[in-house]
Amino acid sequence: MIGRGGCGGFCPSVILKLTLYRTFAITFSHSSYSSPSTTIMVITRSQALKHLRSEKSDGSTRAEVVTPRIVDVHIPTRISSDRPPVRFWYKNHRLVYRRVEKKSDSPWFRTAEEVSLSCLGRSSRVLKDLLEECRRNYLAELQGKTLVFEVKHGKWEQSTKRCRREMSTVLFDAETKAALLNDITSFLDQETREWYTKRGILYKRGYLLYGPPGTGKSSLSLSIAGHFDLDIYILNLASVGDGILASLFSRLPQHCIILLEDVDVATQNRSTDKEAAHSNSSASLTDKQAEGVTLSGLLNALDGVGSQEGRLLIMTTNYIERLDDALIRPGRIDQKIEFRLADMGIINQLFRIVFKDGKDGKKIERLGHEFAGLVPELEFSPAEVLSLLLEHRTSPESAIAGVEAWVAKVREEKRNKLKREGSWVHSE
Ligand SMILES: Nc1ncnc2c1ncn2[C@@H]1O[C@H](COP(=O)(O)OP(=O)(O)OP(=O)(O)O)[C@@H](O)[C@H]1O
Repeated sequence: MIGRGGCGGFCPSVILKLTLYRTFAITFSHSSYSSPSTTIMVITRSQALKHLRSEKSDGSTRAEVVTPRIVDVHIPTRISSDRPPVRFWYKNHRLVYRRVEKKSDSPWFRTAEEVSLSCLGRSSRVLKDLLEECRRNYLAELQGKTLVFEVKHGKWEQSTKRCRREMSTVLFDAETKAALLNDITSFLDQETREWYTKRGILYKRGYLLYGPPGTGKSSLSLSIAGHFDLDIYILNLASVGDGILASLFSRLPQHCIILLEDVDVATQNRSTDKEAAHSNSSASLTDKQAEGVTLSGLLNALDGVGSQEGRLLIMTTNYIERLDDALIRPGRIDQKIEFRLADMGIINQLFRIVFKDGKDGKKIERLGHEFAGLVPELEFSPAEVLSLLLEHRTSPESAIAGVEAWVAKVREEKRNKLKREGSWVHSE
């Protein structure tokens, strides 16, 4: 919103107001008062800024840019004070930045902040230029990055900005991968959205990735986020209770990936579910919270009114057999993808990924075949094979020489683990 203020017509000022919610902030920081090149750091997750980033730097537009983001934008400028109202120079204009707390009309946030940028003069050009520069820097910062959100203190918080992981580096059946990418591409198409809306069908899609630990389920999820330029919200169900889960789902933006890890936890809590239904005591609620979500809590969150349309749900589990049918029925889960232990092809490809920078491509190819012939197929996860390769990352020959001892060592470790678990079960 751009308004006019001023002092009796002699010194008109232009004010640009953005209403940001309390968790969002625009802060200004600089390393020292005397520094000629200080920085403004704009940190915002506000949808109020969405118009600023409706266009990508390559000129194309994002279908619906409503994803809250945290942005760190650095603009060289001179700041004359670091206490609000902050006065600073930008393009030979003296701008003023103010932050006022206001009561919010939003049901989700109790307090809002009104942030204003103002300057003396009749034109708002300089203010728009500043925001445009923020937008450009913001988009440049996000180039090639995936924003990852996790839960902290019961709220979504951006945890990292990860470099995009190339889809080609996640190894699994090529046909399945191509079909999955096509499916997601088609789902995200604007026409598909309209198709769903016209027919009154909820516009969302769910995928279940299942298989042993270390086979690439999380890697694929992050890679999908990068490939489709979506933010990813990662939730481990063991760490939250039903109440928080519902609220977290209601706060998801419209276009994002929600990754629910280890969903079998919810099915394990089924008995807790029934017990809780018979008890209203606050003590039982506290227990429930500590034990993670219940199945009905999860189903409610997935289907609830607060559950955003347009979101892509990915669930992962190591134990598909433990999942309740209701959780993975069509409509909740549209595709199930199995991840397996490493076969010869994957072992070979991992070898080439690790050593591909070497000069002699033909030699690496030959050694890759040799290595894949030595590692037993479908016994170790890609993560395990990768750990062996990384131990020898400077020498492909030493990786090959180390295979036999490594196989024996890992087998021994697994046997011991099984024995420990067996004795634990007996002593129960
Ligand atoms: N199929 C794969 N292709 C490429 N790398 C893989 C693959 N599987 C595992 N890795 C590597 O192993 C590590 C662990 O993989 P990841 O976390 O994706 O496995 P996961 O199946 O999600 O495991 P968990 O079930 O324990 O969560 C990552 O560093 C990843 O690069």
